[in-house]
Amino acid sequence: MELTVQQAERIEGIVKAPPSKSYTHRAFIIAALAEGKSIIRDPLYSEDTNASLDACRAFGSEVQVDEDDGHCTIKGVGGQLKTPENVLNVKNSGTTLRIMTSVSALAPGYTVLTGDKSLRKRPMQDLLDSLKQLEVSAFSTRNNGMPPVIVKGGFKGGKTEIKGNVSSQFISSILIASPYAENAVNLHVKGKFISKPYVDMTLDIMRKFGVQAEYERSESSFHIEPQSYKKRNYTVEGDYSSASYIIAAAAALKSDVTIKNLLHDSKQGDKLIVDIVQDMGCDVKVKRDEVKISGHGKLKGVDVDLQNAPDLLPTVAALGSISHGKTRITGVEHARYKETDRIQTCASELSKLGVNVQEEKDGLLIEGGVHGGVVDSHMDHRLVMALYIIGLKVGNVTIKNASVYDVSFPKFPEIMKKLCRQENDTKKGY
Ligand SMILES: O=C(O)C1=C[C@@H](OP(=O)(O)O)[C@@H](O)[C@H](O)C1
Ligand SMILES: C=C(OP(=O)(O)O)C(=O)O
Repeated sequence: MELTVQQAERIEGIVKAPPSKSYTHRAFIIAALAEGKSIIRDPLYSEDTNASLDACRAFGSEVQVDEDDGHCTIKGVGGQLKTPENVLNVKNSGTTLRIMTSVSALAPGYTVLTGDKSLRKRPMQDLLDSLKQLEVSAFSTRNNGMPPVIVKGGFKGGKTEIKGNVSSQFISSILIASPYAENAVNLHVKGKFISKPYVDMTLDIMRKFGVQAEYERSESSFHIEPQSYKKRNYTVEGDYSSASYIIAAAAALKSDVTIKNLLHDSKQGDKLIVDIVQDMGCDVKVKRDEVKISGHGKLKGVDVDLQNAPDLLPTVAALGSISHGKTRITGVEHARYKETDRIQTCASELSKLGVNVQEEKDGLLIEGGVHGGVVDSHMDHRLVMALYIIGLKVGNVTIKNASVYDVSFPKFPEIMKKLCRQENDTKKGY
């Protein structure tokens, strides 16, 4: 699918942020491990989170989606997982792949995990090595540390270490499966620890499902005793990463937009987007569970470290392109290991729109100034949504391979169309 985005004059209205992708994955998987029936309210149904739900079914959980309000009832297996009958194809979802790799060690027999072309390039070796120290036998079939991955059932536990500079999902993965290891698990994260808020989210939801996990923050060490998750009624909060596109559009244009369902005290690192657009000169008011943006359409470049919020890279790169002056994004080398090498794909697509952009090892240097043109998402959902924002600002941006927003934010075009006001309001959004 190809999408041409036209200029919008204003953006205004009240919307509810879509549910958090990260919390939805975790809620589905932890409820599937718990004993008894959990109810997950307001979960995200998207390509990625559906991959987690399918994997939960494959391990023997019973899943029912309510047709009226969409809540999900999951009858968990109480730590007694079934061996999947087939290879688990988790499509484009890195979170599912990583978390389910450790979970697979709780099922007897062998589990094979794979995914689409992009997923088969996502690094796994550090996780496989760390699991080995816990006497889990897991390896890449291609011997390059990438999927397909084979995991043999059996999770002894003990002491393990892992590097913290590639993906926090490795750490979340070990933590989530650890309560069902035969012995206690001690996990130490070595060196730079990126994307830390995602691990805080993991601990947060593990504790809400009744598990005790110790975290010695200053030492980057975790300790989990054998125990089990309890069934729960759990409501998924709104997603700051998805909301970042609405916030960015509102900051880029004249606007009056209220986004509900965004918690002020959220553990999500991507709530940094609020500070970023404020630094760029946009007026934002934050309440307990909503964010209100009053944009005047003029932004200035900023310096920003995205170590803890890598998924904001495309959004901030788009904002930098439509701002006056320079934007420098640092700390985010790990964005190279996502659906695409996002440092490289952002640089290549922005330069097609006339942006003066320089690729750095751990980020981007952007000089504001952009025009319309034809770009490609490289099948990366976050690139589609970020490039769309530029289209709303400058008009005539055609995005190839645009349908992949379904991976994280299926209602993205619908919500943007609802909010955007064109000059004569005949064409909305695109
Ligand atoms: O645990 C999670 O839910 C996620 C962790 C982050 O990955 P890294 O830890 O690999 O940076 C993030 O980019 C991804 O979209 C979701
Ligand atoms: C990197 C992402 O997700 P995942 O790692 O789950 O594929 C993302 O949503 O931007």
